[in-house]
Amino acid sequence: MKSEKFVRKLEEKGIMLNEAQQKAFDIYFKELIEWNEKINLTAITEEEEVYEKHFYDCITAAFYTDMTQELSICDIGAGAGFPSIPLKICFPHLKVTIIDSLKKRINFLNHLANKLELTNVAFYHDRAEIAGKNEAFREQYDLVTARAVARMSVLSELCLPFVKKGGYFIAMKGSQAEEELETGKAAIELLGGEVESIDTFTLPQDGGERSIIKVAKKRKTPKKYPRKAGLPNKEPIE
Ligand SMILES: C[S@@+](CC[C@H](N)C(=O)[O-])C[C@H]1O[C@@H](n2cnc3c(N)ncnc32)[C@H](O)[C@@H]1O
Repeated sequence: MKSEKFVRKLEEKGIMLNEAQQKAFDIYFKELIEWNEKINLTAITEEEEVYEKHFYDCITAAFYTDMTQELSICDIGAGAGFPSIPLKICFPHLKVTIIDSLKKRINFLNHLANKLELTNVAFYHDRAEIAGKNEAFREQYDLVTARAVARMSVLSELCLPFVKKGGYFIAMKGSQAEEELETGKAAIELLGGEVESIDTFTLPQDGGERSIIKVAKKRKTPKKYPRKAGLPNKEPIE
């Protein structure tokens, strides 16, 4: 997807990017490619693919959740900033926190945030299992997002502890969403969530299937969760 088409496709969804925002995506692309030569950030490097499979794909989260409000977002395992940095560029009033267990990616994010002059962003090098026990993060966020981090049963344990009661966990998934949801239901329920919706669509050019699972946080997460680092993946709640 060329950058002009990216802008047009977002316009169709009511998301208008001004010149500064378009420039920000251009800088993001260039920095991503430059840093990707030194540290592993993404396998997708061709410009049109980055615009569609990273930037546009990330912003689809805003097609199903109103991001025009002043919301605090925690993005678990954001890697090179996906999905929260593209969302932040589109909706500058969002308060964004990223937690990722890879220090080099956090270094990239700090550099990028300086380049883009982003405000109200904070990046932490930590595992979600550890940060999720910390009162400074636990049940503090209106929205918690995750894309390509773990399957739903595991991901729920990594993400739901961060969501405040009344907030939402948004899981951005590929074509396996329904099956993942089936095995993830027990974890969602146990951790205080309730599936509110699942929206399935295809990317405009590439045609790849995507699903956005939206989980409402109805009850507090039991103190026991998240369990110690590595355990959610090793022994998923299923
Ligand atoms: C495949 S990448 C996906 C990155 C990004 N969300 C995206 O959509 O491109 C997964 C990221 O999750 C991070 N990660 C995996 N497990 C984690 C955990 N338990 N706590 C924090 N970060 C984690 C990894 O360091 C990595 O950057």
